[in-house]
Amino acid sequence: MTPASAAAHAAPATGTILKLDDVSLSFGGIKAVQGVTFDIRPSEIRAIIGPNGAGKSSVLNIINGFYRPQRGTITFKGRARSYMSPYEAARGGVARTFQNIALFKGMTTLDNILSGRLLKVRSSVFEQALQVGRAVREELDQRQHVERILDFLEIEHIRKTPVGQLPYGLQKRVELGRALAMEPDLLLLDEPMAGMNLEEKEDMCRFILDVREEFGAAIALIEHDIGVVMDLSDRIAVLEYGRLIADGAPEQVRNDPAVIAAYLGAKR
Ligand SMILES: Nc1ncnc2c1ncn2[C@@H]1O[C@H](COP(=O)(O)OP(=O)(O)OP(=O)(O)O)[C@@H](O)[C@H]1O
Repeated sequence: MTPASAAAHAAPATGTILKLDDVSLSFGGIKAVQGVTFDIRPSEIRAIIGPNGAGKSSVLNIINGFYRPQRGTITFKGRARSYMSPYEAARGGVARTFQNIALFKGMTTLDNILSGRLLKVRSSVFEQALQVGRAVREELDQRQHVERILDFLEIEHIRKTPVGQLPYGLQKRVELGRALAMEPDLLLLDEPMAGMNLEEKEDMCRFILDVREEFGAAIALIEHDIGVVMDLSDRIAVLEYGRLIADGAPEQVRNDPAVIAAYLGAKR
């Protein structure tokens, strides 16, 4: 992130970049999220865990504006609202990857990552078509950002490869690259390691830690691999049937009787 854009995205000095207060979301009779209150601090790695159907993806979908909760408050960078639209979230610096990879499979790695920069384009279509002034500077700027991401994620060698031809682990990495192209302050990762082998998981762990170091983004991630979650996270929120049943540092959550019961229950 450039110093200028970092300043534009700067989180308030309140100690939280995002807070959900008593947020609830239902689909007909299904209570997906029930009175959840939790926060995310700047540059923190925050895991959200829980058994299948616990409401984890719904919480991410509320944060990036895909779902509109029926109750509660979302405070992002100091501004409280009952709903954050996808546009507001993206403009404000929330980026997201998905459980099932959502890339343009026929497009190259480079073009997929460039697509993450669309919101950053200021020049008009005419300026771009004529390749004048602002459009030329912008194009250079976009390319520089993308080059930095390709280098950071060690995927320069596949820049020209259509992503549909890449192995799964690399597709996940390209998806992370596209999210990083948005210069996020808050990065939402929905099962970033699902379906990966051990080596790919280790790589992804390293990249997640490096994203925080190099880009300064807060990261909220959903992950089923508890070992990975314990190693990576600063704090862990645990959901069960849409409710927050525990929240705290890994060692605190690991020994929480409600969490142990939820997981044993899930395995029964
Ligand atoms: N768009 C939707 N329409 C109807 N029900 C939904 C919708 N999205 C989620 N749900 C329901 O809300 C509940 C919570 O789902 P959610 O996907 O948030 O859980 P999850 O913890 O992410 O689960 P998983 O680990 O299996 O991905 C589930 O009962 C799910 O079926």
